[in-house]
Amino acid sequence: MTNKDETCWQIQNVRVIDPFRGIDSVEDVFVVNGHIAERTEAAGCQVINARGLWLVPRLTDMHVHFRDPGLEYKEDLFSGSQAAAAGGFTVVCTMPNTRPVVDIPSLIHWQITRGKEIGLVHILPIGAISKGQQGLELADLYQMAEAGAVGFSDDGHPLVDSRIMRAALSYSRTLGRPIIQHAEDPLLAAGGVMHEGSISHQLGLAGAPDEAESVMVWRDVELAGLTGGILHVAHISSPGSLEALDYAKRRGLRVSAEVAPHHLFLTDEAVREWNYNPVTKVNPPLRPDTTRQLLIQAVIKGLITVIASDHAPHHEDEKNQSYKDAPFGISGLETFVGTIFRVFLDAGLLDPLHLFRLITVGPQEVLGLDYPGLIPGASADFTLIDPQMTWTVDGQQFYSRGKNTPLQGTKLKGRPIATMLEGRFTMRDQEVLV
Ligand SMILES: NC(=O)N[C@@H](CC(=O)O)C(=O)O
Ligand SMILES: [Zn+2]
Ligand SMILES: [Zn+2]
Repeated sequence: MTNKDETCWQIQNVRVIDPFRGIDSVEDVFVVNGHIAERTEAAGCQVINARGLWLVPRLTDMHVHFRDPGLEYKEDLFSGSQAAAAGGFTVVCTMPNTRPVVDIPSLIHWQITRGKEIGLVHILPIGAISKGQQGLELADLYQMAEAGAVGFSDDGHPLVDSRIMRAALSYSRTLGRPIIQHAEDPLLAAGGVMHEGSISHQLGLAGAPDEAESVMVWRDVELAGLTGGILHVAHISSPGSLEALDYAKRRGLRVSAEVAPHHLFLTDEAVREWNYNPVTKVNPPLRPDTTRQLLIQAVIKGLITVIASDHAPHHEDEKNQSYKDAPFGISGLETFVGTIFRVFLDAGLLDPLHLFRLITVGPQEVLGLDYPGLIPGASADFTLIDPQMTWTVDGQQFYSRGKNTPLQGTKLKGRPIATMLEGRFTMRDQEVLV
């Protein structure tokens, strides 16, 4: 290697936490020409002393909304990629509820190509299950898979029609890619803007019950049994859904679920505390503390194997409407790591290796990806994290166009301080490098 060449790095004395290989130890990591290298290959590298820092490969967020094409005023592939790099992620999966909906191979292809052109994060698109996400007719899943779709979802909406859901799950089995369901019975949830319970009653806001989610999860589990298909439950948030998931696992079905950081960290109390500010309005809604505890336990037990942000940026003018009229969603990429550290590490509920499984190996298994971990030849995709850094959330500082965060002003400990993608830093010292 040449000396000053930026294509060679030695990251010294870093705590390598590699869930892909189950390793947690202090080592030096070498990067040559975009790949992890053996020590011996690396002469004359740029050296980074990373004592006290953690290095984790391939942080993956399998549920983000980048709003591109069509709703770029909320977020586009560029600003979303910046938010991902700032948040420490090297892989994101984009949801297809754009305008137009991503339901044809050319749009999958376009998102991948544009993502590579930006070069800040691997963008793996999710295609729609139904044409236009209308729930009436199956989209061409096969062609979208050929174009690179890693899964299928009508997220933003539930797929209500049981016959179409059955067909989609049958396809998923053959294609080897999951059907990701936003589980919500639209009639039961109709009009609900927060969790139905004592707080919604006190505040006089229309609530949606837990069961609006769980009745559909139970149905989908039955359909996964019928078809042998691959079902992944998006943003799981209710006790009944956890029961259904547990039942599915005991039956040996190919069913998995993800939980969002906000459902692990916040409760419906936040709706009261924020005094009707729609910054807490999200779908599914923030739940009571008893449910939050159940979700945390489900993660610890290994029932839930993925944490995903459901990063849902919205424009300030939209979020500034009344609680009833504002759109659902939280901008979550840039607070993700700090939030799950608060929930699991500060409380001593999980060790780091286990926690990082949920944003590396967990999503990789659901999506059928094959990153091998930090072995020589693997793409140098990793994140350096300062586990001691304390910081205060300020949405106005986000790279995301969506400044909508109910964590505004919250103190977090632990922060990604550098992100490397294919051997190039995409973020260093909180600054995204384009
Ligand atoms: N989660 C949300 O509250 N909003 C998402 C839609 C979704 O994930 O269902 C969005 O697209 O804004
Ligand atoms: Zn959803
Ligand atoms: Zn979503």
